[in-house]
Amino acid sequence: MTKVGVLGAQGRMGAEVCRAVEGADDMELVAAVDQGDPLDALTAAEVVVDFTHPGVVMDNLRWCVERGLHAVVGTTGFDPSRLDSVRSWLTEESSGNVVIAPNFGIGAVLMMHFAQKAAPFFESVEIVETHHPNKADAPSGTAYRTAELVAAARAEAGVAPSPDATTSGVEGARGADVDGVRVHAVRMSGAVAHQEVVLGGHGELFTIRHDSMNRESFMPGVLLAVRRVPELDRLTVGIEALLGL
Ligand SMILES: NC(=O)C1=CN([C@@H]2O[C@H](COP(=O)(O)OP(=O)(O)OC[C@H]3O[C@@H](n4cnc5c(N)ncnc54)[C@H](O)[C@@H]3O)[C@@H](O)[C@H]2O)C=CC1
Ligand SMILES: O=C(O)C1=N[C@H](C(=O)O)C[C@H](O)C1
Repeated sequence: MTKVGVLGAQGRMGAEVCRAVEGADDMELVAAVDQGDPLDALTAAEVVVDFTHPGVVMDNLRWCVERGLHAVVGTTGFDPSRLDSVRSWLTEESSGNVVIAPNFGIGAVLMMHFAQKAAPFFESVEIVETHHPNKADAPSGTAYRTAELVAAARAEAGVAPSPDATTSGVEGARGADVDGVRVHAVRMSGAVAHQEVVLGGHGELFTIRHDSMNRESFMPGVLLAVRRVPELDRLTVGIEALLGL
């Protein structure tokens, strides 16, 4: 039985993780911690799952690493400099391993993978993500990571930047620029988590779309990461490797 602790246990995702862990035959929920609770209860765990807030996740993660606990992190906000900081903490033999994934949905991971594969074949690529209006960060971690992967694939293939003749307009109309890829964030009542990667070439548009209809959809990926994190090597970003991609 893997002993699991959950940080952010009263949140939308954290509560779902608690239910999923309690329903798994090979796991035991030993700590459910939320804002204001002492973290000490987590020392009973082998693996800590964090779904909290981009503003607090670094402190949480450092606390776990310093105690040799493995961590599975779904909280967003991990740019390259944050990932470098985490790598620098994981140098001690006594450190636990860490999985940080902007999205644990199997379909979402495949969407990112297919977007990365398709990106060099089209002149233009932009990303449109739609989320519930309670989301704190924009663009979403998934959109940010998709843009990074797409940009890296295009750079490696020597593809020119997406054409864009815009010289005037209202600020924000063209979205955010993530590594040269335009990302548009929609916040919409009724939405959960949705993303389209739109690619355009000569006389054709290719759209890769993923929809998360509920938060249960993320649980197979979270449980997979909890099972595998002890055997991984320090920091793993995304669950692509765990799925054999
Ligand atoms: N990787 C993935 O597959 C997914 C990632 N997310 C991300 O997970 C994060 C949380 O999302 P939601 O559950 O929707 O948010 P939420 O706001 O419903 O839940 C966050 C919880 O964390 C708690 N919290 C805040 N600071 C804390 C602290 N210092 N210690 C312990 N608990 C603390 C809050 O009280 C709240 O209960 C966001 O960054 C979101 O983007 C969300 C869905 C899927
Ligand atoms: O906040 C959410 O809800 C989600 N957050 C993650 C993100 O920012 O990509 C994953 C999913 O999109 C749901």
